[in-house]
Amino acid sequence: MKLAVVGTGYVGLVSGVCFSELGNEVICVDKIQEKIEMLERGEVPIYEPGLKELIESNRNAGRLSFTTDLADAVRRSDIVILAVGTPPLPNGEANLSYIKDAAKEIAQAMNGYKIVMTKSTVPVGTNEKIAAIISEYSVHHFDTVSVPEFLREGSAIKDTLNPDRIVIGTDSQAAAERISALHRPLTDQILLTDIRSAEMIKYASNAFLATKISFINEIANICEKVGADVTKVSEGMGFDKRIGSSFLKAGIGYGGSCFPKDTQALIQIAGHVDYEFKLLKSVVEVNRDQRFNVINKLETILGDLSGKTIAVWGLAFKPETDDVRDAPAFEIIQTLIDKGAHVKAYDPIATDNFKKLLVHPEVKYCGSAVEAAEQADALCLLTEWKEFTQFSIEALQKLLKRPILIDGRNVFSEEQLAGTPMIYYSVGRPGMNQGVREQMPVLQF
Ligand SMILES: NC(=O)C1=CN([C@@H]2O[C@H](COP(=O)(O)OP(=O)(O)OC[C@H]3O[C@@H](n4cnc5c(N)ncnc54)[C@H](O)[C@@H]3O)[C@@H](O)[C@H]2O)C=CC1
Ligand SMILES: O=C(O)[C@H]1O[C@H](OP(=O)(O)OP(=O)(O)OC[C@H]2O[C@@H](n3ccc(=O)[nH]c3=O)[C@H](O)[C@@H]2O)[C@H](O)[C@@H](O)[C@@H]1O
Repeated sequence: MKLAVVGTGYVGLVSGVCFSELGNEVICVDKIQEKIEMLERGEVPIYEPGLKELIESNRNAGRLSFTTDLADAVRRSDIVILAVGTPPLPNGEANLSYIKDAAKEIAQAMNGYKIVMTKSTVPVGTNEKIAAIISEYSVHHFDTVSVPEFLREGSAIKDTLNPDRIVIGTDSQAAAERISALHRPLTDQILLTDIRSAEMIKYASNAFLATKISFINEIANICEKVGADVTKVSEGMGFDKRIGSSFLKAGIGYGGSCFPKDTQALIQIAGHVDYEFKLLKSVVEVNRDQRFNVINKLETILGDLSGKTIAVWGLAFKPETDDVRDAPAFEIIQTLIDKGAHVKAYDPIATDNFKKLLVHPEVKYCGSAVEAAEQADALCLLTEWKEFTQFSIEALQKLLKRPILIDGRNVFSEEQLAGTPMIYYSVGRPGMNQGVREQMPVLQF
């Protein structure tokens, strides 16, 4: 099949490349000339494991190309995939201006029947708006299909080529068959549904995953007070197939370009139909507070942070990506600065992107984990990059001025800490200092 993908962010680029890998002819379009020029030179504007190689092999096979000419790409394709951004507006609602503009451009370029398939995450009713815009600007017949995207950054190619399910929302039987055929090489787990339900499935899925994270973070906070270990608690819960073991890792809360934005957007979607989504509002509130536990723990050990040097390992919102959108590290570092601390920060990949968000005289960006930790009063680990999780505690303790480690991702074990003088605070695992379990609190009934 011949596909045009509009928008070469994470979703557009990864899905375009993967559809090309399946043997389709794919033209990826972006209005940012610089991005397209990079891609044409064989460079990749985002860090995603395996993506560069896949782009190269598909370009060499002649199935994948890049352009800024949306109209030409649309004319040469049967299926047009919308993968532009839907960033949050200040009130939390999704900004649909990129979607609307792209729909109009697609309509104006149409030279015959097209299927317009939306992969962007859009509020319920948006695909109907897209159809209305296309009808206004084109005389040609078309069908709209909602195919929400479920890939994760850092494992985007694996997720796209091995999806748990494909959701196809449309009111056209012919389009449903065509889009099912496009996805069938990936999975048999295809759910055909109406457009509004497909749009809702995406928000409900992200909101549910965010709920799991905030739930386990609250359990972790209680574990700290009652002397239980949250990693054991989530392991014990996860064996129950009805609960499942994934997304039960306690930490500093979720970040990234999607959970924070999509939870807020769903609260707004509910609000527009006079429904207060109380549970999701709490999920967001818990997540907002969770990151500041790192600061509370630092203050418990060090007291006033003014004049102290705090090392930060990890700026990306998760490992294996250079994405820093809504990364908890931003607010944590900002708070450290506000409290008068000096910050030495390091990330293996995301530093350049983070610098676009925060340049401050009190923040020194370092070229290595060692440089960041050297002579710091304490170290905060905020992203579980492999490089950090493999670091020896003995070596780390020698680098730091004071052996204090706040592990926001629970990456070190009691065994690794055993016999070291490290003062260690993690999330929901009280009493791990020096690898020796401290006496548990006496519980009052
Ligand atoms: N980033 C992720 O991991 C996931 C994102 N999503 C959703 O997919 C959508 C896209 O997300 P990202 O890929 O992160 O977006 P992004 O914001 O990184 O990239 C969007 C791209 O679209 C381009 N664009 C905008 N209007 C255009 C137009 N008229 N013509 C050509 N190009 C245009 C922009 O220049 C930009 O390069 C969002 O709705 C997001 O919620 C869904 C699942 C995963
Ligand atoms: O809509 C989207 O854009 C995507 O959002 C998430 O993917 P992503 O944000 O790339 O990454 P996740 O692996 O889900 O992690 C999100 C955040 O949750 C945190 N997290 C995740 C899992 C966990 O157990 N605990 C936890 O704190 C991560 O550290 C990270 O900050 C979803 O997992 C994807 O299915 C979805 O397509």
